[in-house]
This record gives sequence, structure tokens and C-alpha cells, in this order.
Amino acid sequence: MDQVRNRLIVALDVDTMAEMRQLVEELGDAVSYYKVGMQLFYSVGMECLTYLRGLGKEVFLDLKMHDIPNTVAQGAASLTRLGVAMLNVHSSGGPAMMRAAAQKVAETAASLSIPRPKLIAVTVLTSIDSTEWASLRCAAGISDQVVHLAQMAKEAGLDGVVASPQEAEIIREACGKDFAIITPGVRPKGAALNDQSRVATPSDALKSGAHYLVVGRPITAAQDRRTAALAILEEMRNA
Ligand SMILES: O=c1ccn([C@@H]2O[C@H](COP(=O)(O)O)[C@@H](O)[C@H]2O)c(=O)[nH]1
Repeated sequence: MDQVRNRLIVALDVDTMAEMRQLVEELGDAVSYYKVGMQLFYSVGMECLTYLRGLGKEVFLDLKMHDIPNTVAQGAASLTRLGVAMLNVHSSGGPAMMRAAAQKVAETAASLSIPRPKLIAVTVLTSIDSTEWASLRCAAGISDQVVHLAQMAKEAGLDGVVASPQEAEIIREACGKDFAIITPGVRPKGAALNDQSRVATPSDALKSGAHYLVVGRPITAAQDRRTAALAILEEMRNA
């Protein structure tokens, strides 16, 4: 059970500490890994990380840094000092930016004698469909671009990527089984897509080679959030 539970990351996309506490309490021991993104971190800052750490939960701090190499590297050092398990950059910032960030994360963790957080790169957002993609005027197709960005991230020394579960298999083929694949865009059968486009069910995501599944609204907007989380875990276990 634990092996599966550690692979489900629930997105805490709420505004306040009170909402976050309520959600984490409801989910209880069903969930051990949480994603803190812009919405919560920009509202409450460190308080949410301190709270989650106090409960022994793992945290993926999803701030998707994207800037020049020095700025991202220094930002990555600051986030490493917060003691999170995983943090990320946008791969479209380029190889020099990713290399600088990877080096700084490793140096910072070593200097503090803390575990080095996984540094991962966002490839092509899971909300982007073929129409949106065409408007970005990228010559490659979405899948080819995702694989290209994943290979670039791997060469730059990153630990993995964020991508759609629809691309997990080709990333695994191109980058090997130890390169982490984190997939949002997970929707149980019949669930609302919301603003997601390149989606798959929890079982299909795992079968395609995803290491971690990021799930937000299918759990957080459910009537009974613990039951929704347990149903997803059950589907993952059966996959
Ligand atoms: O390509 C990406 C990168 C990040 N996300 C984040 O994952 C969750 C998904 O939430 P749902 O409610 O399950 O749609 C959300 O926090 C996004 O910021 C992503 O969806 N796609």
C-alpha cells in the first residue's frame, strides 16, 4: 500500500491555511505527498510547509521557475533551504539555466547536510492541446517537443520531468527508467477535465510509466475527498 501511496501527489490548490488544514485533515493517512503551488505559497508562504513538515508529509514545491540562469540558480538554492522533497523549473528556460539550477541545488543541500531535493523540469503544460500548440508556432509536434525537452533536462543533470501521462511511455524510452516522470493531467474515468487537455486515467498513467501522479480537483473538489483519494489509490494499486 505504501509504495502506491507515495506515488500519489495531491495538489493543495487552495488560498488559505484554514482550507489547507481542513483538506489535509480530511485526507489523513491516505495521502503522504502534497504539491504546494503558486496559489497557496504566494498566499501563505512558509507556514504551509512548516505545517506539512510537522505532519511528516513530503512536499513538491511547484513554483515552475523560469528566468536567466543566475536568478533561477539562486532561487533554487533558496527553495532547497526550505527542506522540500521536490522543486521545479521550466525546461524552456534552456540547458544553461537548468545546469546552473542543478549545480546550485546540489551545492546547497551538501553545504547544509540535508537530502538533495529532486529537481525536475516542466515540459509542455498538460493544459495545452493541438490548437493552443499551433498558436505557439513551435515546429515540432507536442510529443516530439516533450521528448526533446526531457532529454535536454536529463543532459543538464535534472532528476526528471513534468509531462502528460500520454507522453510517459516515450519519455521512459528516451530517458530510461530512472529518470522521474511526474504526471498531472490525471482524470479518473468520467471525471471533469476542467482546463486539462492531455489526460489519462490513474491506471493508464501508471501503466505508461509515470512514477508520480499529481491529482488536484478530482480529489479536492469531490463531495467526499478522502473517498475520492482512496478510490484513486485503489485504481493505482490494481494497475
Ligand atoms: O503541465 C502541468 C504542470 C503542472 N500542473 C499542476 O498540476 C495540478 C493539476 O491539478 P488538477 O486539479 O488535477 O488539474 C495543478 O496544481 C497544476 O498547476 C498541471 O496541471 N500541468
